[in-house]
Amino acid sequence: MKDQVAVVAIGGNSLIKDKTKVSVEDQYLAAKETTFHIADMIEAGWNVAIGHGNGPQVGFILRRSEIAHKVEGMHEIPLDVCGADSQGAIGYSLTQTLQNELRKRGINKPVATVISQMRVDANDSAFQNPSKPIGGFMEEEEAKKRAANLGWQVVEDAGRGWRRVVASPIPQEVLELPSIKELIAAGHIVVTVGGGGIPVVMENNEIKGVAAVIDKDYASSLLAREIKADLFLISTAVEKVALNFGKPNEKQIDRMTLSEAKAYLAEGTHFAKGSMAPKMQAIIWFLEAGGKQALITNPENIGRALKGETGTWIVQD
Ligand SMILES: Nc1ncnc2c1ncn2[C@@H]1O[C@H](COP(=O)(O)OP(=O)(O)O)[C@@H](O)[C@H]1O
Ligand SMILES: NC(=O)OP(=O)(O)O
Repeated sequence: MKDQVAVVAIGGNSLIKDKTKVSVEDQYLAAKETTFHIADMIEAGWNVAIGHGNGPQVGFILRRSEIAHKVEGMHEIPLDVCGADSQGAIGYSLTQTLQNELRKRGINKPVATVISQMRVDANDSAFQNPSKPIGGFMEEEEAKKRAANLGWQVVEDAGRGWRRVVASPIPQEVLELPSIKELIAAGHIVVTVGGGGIPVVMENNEIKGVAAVIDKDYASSLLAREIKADLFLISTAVEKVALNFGKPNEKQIDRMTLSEAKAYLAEGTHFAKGSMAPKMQAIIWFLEAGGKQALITNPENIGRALKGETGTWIVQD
């Protein structure tokens, strides 16, 4: 099974284990646990490009900048630069933990993070309708207070609490794609399109950062389409996707076809908006562009799922 390439998308929330007491050490341990399972894939012969989220992390960076500005008058950090910071820090921990794990196993594969910009459409309606949750979770009362006092836009995030939201335009083009392709073709493990890529627009033929956070599943799907990946794997907190999620008649699914996935998504009741729905949409785009297969499962079940023992597989009709 040589030369098969998988794009693996890792959720930003899954890189924070303890949601009540966030620390750098905790995030490092979460990265270590995730890359341990990615090392299993590499050991089994997969070439891997890793995309990751940054929702919580980019929100923390932005908030630190706002507080430092308020308390000490320090310069504020624009959201695109916060995104770049998060790519660097998360890329650092994913790269280092994977390098350590591969070394331990005697696997000689280079790993590198490619800081990447994602072109978006300056006229994307998402700029008028912020929808991407960032930072930590709040009680409703606190969220509404911050909305009133600080001008935040806030939403209830998939039953998990309230969060601040920012614009999340659709990714159009990975600007560093030629370099990423070269590295993958040369057998490097690449961490890229972190946090969905740093959002940029073209203005008078110049690249310019914009205030947004791109959905990493959409961005990883675009990368998977561009490099014609053999597998698009979304690693998240659930072993399998369910129909009627959270309802008494919930049913976990082992396998669905592209047509079934589209029909279930269109029904609007199975996959929660802002969590599973964008993942299914990202997979639908991948399969519609000719991708063979996609898989959703949690990090600890990646190995078993690749053997066909668990996870939810989404395949061509
Ligand atoms: N139909 C569904 N089947 C399984 N999980 C679902 C479904 N709908 C919503 N979810 C929720 O979506 C979550 C994954 O979304 P999210 O936490 O946003 O992902 P990540 O941060 O890993 O990208 C799961 O942990 C689960 O709580
Ligand atoms: N950028 C992004 O999609 O982050 P999350 O995975 O944390 O939502």
